[in-house]
Amino acid sequence: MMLTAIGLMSGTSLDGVDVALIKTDGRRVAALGPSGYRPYTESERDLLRQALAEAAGLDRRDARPGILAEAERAVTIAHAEAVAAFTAQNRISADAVDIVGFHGQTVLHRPAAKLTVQIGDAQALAKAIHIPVVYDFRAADVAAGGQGAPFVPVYHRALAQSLGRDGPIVVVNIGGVSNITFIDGNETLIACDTGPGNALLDDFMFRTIGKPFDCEGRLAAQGVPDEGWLADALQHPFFAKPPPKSLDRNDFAALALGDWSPADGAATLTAFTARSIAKIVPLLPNPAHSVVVTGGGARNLTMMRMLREQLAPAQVESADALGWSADAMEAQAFGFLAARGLKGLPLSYPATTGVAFPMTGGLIARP
Ligand SMILES: Nc1ncnc2c1ncn2[C@@H]1O[C@H](COP(=O)(O)OP(=O)(O)OP(=O)(O)O)[C@@H](O)[C@H]1O
Ligand SMILES: CC(=O)N[C@H]1[C@@H]2OC[C@@H](O2)[C@@H](O)[C@@H]1O[C@H](C)C(=O)O
Repeated sequence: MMLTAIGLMSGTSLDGVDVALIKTDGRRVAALGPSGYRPYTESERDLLRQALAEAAGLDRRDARPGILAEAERAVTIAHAEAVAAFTAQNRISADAVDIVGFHGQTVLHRPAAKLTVQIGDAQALAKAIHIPVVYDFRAADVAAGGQGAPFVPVYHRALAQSLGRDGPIVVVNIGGVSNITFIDGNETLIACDTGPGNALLDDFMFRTIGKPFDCEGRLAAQGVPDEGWLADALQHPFFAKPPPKSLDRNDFAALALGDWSPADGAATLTAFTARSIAKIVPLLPNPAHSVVVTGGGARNLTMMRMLREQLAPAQVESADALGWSADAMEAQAFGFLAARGLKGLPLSYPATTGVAFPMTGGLIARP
């Protein structure tokens, strides 16, 4: 049975809540509906940054010490507002939506310690929006010894199957952290995080010129990458590890940066993301025929240029060019995953998160 699902994603970039409608039975995408976005206010973003710092000391996924309780309330309210605005704008009644997929906000990801923490109160959200909510997508995978991320690969596969293109296809998602899905036409999915996405660059932009991100990569386009720094940084042992593997948003935050001008710093950190994505290529079974770039990084034209240089001769296109939505893809994915969760279909696989066998997951909160 086809379900009408709303997916909600608040990613590691801490920029806001993405919302998207999808009709799916959890295997096939029957239709993609409208999408929306509810940005975090400056003070919410600030609260989330503090929550991330506070979460570094967590040893249980349900503990909410200090500022985390307040941050969780803010995340829940922002998501409830996002759904209310989205349904009102698109004239969708709560009764017409079967399920909501609520990722929450990751504040800590330490799979080696069997810990991944997403804040957001699903029960309170379900009551506020009057729709059942599937949540805690990553918990079962991590408890079973998996990486708990990435989770969008099953959705990438469903989209790629409808393209009817020659494989292999690699989907690159450049959010706060970057991840890839390798799809070669058969059922085997390979996926992993590849390294930094926009988070290091965003943090650098914020610290140096007070801007949240490098719009269209314009600042990076004016700078020169620091080759010496890049050569060192790319020696980080994470890049040589074969998939599956995953990262916390702040795993690279402790890297000592150079004494760069804003433009050179932006160019260097953009190149760091593009080159670390290219480092995964020799670790995949075959070279990709086409590479589809999604996530906010697809809007960074300097990032796209660098990726094309790094990944040639593969054809590198943005998701939007294929009629997919770079902005809405993760929210759609969590709508799709909610439908899979409800139907007891696997969310993750040995070659996506390293679990021993395909894993189902997600809990349900009813209004
Ligand atoms: N017009 C733009 N030009 C350049 N960069 C952009 C633009 N729009 C968004 N971005 C970048 O994309 C980021 C947001 O990306 P996205 O929404 O994919 O992140 P996310 O949902 O937090 O992702 P994830 O959960 O995958 O880490 C912004 O923080 C910014 O760095
Ligand atoms: C733990 C966590 O929230 N990880 C995010 C993060 O942002 C990108 C990358 O790191 C990916 O592993 C994941 O998000 C996407 C949506 C995923 O699970 O596929």
